[in-house]
Amino acid sequence: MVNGYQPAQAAALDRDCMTLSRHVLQQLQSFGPEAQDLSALMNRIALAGKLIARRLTHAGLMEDALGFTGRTNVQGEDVKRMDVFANDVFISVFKQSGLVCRLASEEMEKPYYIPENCPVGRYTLLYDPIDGSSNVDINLNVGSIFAIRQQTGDDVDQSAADLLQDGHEQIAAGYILYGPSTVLVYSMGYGVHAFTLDPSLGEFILSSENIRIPEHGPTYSVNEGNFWQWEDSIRDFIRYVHRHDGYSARYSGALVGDFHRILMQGGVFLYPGTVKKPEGKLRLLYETAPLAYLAEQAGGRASTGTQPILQVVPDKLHARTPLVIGSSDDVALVESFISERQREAEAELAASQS
Ligand SMILES: O=C(COP(=O)(O)O)[C@@H](O)[C@H](O)[C@H](O)COP(=O)(O)O
Ligand SMILES: [Mg+2]
Ligand SMILES: [Mg+2]
Repeated sequence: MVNGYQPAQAAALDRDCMTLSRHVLQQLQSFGPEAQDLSALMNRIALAGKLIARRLTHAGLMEDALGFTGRTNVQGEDVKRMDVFANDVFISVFKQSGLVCRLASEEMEKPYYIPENCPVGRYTLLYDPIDGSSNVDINLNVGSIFAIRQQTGDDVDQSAADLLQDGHEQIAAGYILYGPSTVLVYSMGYGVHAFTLDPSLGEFILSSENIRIPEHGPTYSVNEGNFWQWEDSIRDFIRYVHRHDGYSARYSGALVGDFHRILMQGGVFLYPGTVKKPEGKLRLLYETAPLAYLAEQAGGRASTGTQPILQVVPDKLHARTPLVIGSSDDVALVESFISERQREAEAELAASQS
């Protein structure tokens, strides 16, 4: 018995007290101003997650929550009402917060500036407000992806050129998965941790600490509908898994959901380039780089197929990269098929020139 409580009660209380903001301070081992800012920043992201989760929960009962807006975004994709709502939620929670100077999102051609925050909070939030939008109208899992970067320079011309740096510049990254429960996963460079939203408390409570991706897992996750648009090397890999025992295909149509499975259970997610889109579909700054940061923090890997995602320097805000992410052995296996085909192509070229 501890202070009048039974051990089980004390353990449950301890668990319920490990909120996200407390965890961030514990991770940074500081109560200094920077740690307080990052803790508050994560708390605002969590608030955005709660607001989006609440709307998703009731969306089917609301007049104007589901469906398309009739507009296309900077990527040329049809925008859904939930994309707009979630994009605006992130902006609202950071207005007058003193925490974030700029927000850059999939849904906005240019960053959204909050100059009144800049003297204090020189951070930029990069985010994909709703990932897996095609799932929204059919009540399947979707997510939000985020990364935090420190602003370098004053960005006086509002070109956001300082954001065009590699993924090692991220100081935190994570996602919120809106599934049967709402789960927030984040890393600040000290491992990967998951928090589950307890609706009765309205708080994200620590549910898995120091998550490690198994070195190999059974899942391969890819849209095989693109089979004939891929390079031969990707088809080689898919044929390999078809011919070997122990693999299962899992693909939910939302990167966050598919990555979450792989983070917890191992395996590999691929979104390779296609003939139509050689760089693939996924955007670096607010999709592939944040998830790569998490994968590496959890002992896994993330690659374009030929280069670590975290080394890729984007040439523009909405730049895309191919993605191979997950268990280290499985990512290496995909890379080996790619390098094999490259060697063959180089040998053929050399032979034709000799
Ligand atoms: O890029 C994604 C969606 O992002 P978005 O909803 O546009 O933020 C991914 O979640 C993909 O939608 C997902 O991997 C499925 O892609 P497809 O196989 O349908 O192309
Ligand atoms: Mg997305
Ligand atoms: Mg999106």
